Amino acid sequence: MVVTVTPNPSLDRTVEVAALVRGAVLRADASRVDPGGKGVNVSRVLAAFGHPTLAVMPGGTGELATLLRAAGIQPVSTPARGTTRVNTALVEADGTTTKINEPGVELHAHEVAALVDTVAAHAAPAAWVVTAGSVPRGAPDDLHARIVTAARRGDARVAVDTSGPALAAAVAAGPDLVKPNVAELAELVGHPLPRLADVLAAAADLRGGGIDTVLVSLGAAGAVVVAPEGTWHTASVPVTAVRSTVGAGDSTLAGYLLARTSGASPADALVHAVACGAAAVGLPGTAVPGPADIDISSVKPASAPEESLDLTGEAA
Ligand SMILES: Nc1ncnc2c1ncn2[C@@H]1O[C@H](COP(=O)(O)OP(=O)(O)OP(=O)(O)O)[C@@H](O)[C@H]1O
Ligand SMILES: O=P(O)(O)OC[C@@]1(O)O[C@H](CO)[C@@H](O)[C@@H]1O
Repeated sequence: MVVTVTPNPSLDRTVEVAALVRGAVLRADASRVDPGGKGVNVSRVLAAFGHPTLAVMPGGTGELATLLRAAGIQPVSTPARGTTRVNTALVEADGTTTKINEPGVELHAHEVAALVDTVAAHAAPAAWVVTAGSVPRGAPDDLHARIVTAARRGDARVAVDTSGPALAAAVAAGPDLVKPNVAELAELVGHPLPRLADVLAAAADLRGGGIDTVLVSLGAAGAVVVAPEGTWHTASVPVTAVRSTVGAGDSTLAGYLLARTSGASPADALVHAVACGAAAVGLPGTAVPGPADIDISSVKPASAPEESLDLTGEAA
């Protein structure tokens, strides 16, 4: 079982327009609403694969709870006042996405404590606890770090996917796995990471600081995993029509954990992770992939990283 924690859940509204024009009245070609928030999305992928999961979040009642139950996920709601935020993605015909994330409900100290205590109460039977996404207003920067510590009271391993000061604090709490993208990792280490060699050096530093596994998603360039067993890179599958990259990183993390909890090696889990991430970008809005959406055979086997790989999109 995997417990996910989403301190700042959302309803994700996706609106498709031919092209975005500032200041104009636009007619949408299509729109949809998905349950959202990074931990929630991890639970959604797990549920789609039939893997047991609990999704812990402040609030998470009303429409969000209805959508989660429809996806086979039992939300575990902790006290919060106010309605779930709506995050809006404006997707143009060429796949360009403009995202506007609302701040979400403000948490008071006792609501923060209730969230952390609820994680502690549910962590014991879990193989993994995943804590992910932004820190809501009112909560401290070390919220994910507190959740890491709370989850550790059981036997669960803990994965973190967040950014900025919250990621720095969480890293100091020593989770078992972190899943930054390149920009998040660069912010954490305080300098740009233009080549794969730079990403590997930063990941190795994190491992040296006590984190077992560093899984870095590289957008269209795939992902790398730096684990005790070794270091591997897998390129992503070329996606002819990118429909929405929203939730691709969450699908990557879920794909990795699904494979690892089934006994796969880190190298094989990386291939499954990339297959899930690539499938997510071909799906609309914050739709997440299930087994029917992924094609493992289209992903190249994991291999030793080519350190000179340019991650800036510019010619070497
Ligand atoms: N343009 C693309 N083409 C093919 N695959 C892609 C593309 N963008 C992303 N992916 C796939 O999705 C995975 C995750 O992408 P990315 O590194 O952008 O995650 P992220 O920044 O954490 O995303 P998010 O925060 O939106 O969930 C990649 O490892 C890759 O497999
Ligand atoms: O505002 P945060 O918490 O950083 O990110 C929230 C969010 O953008 O992340 C998910 C995609 O990863 C979406 O479902 C959701 O809207």
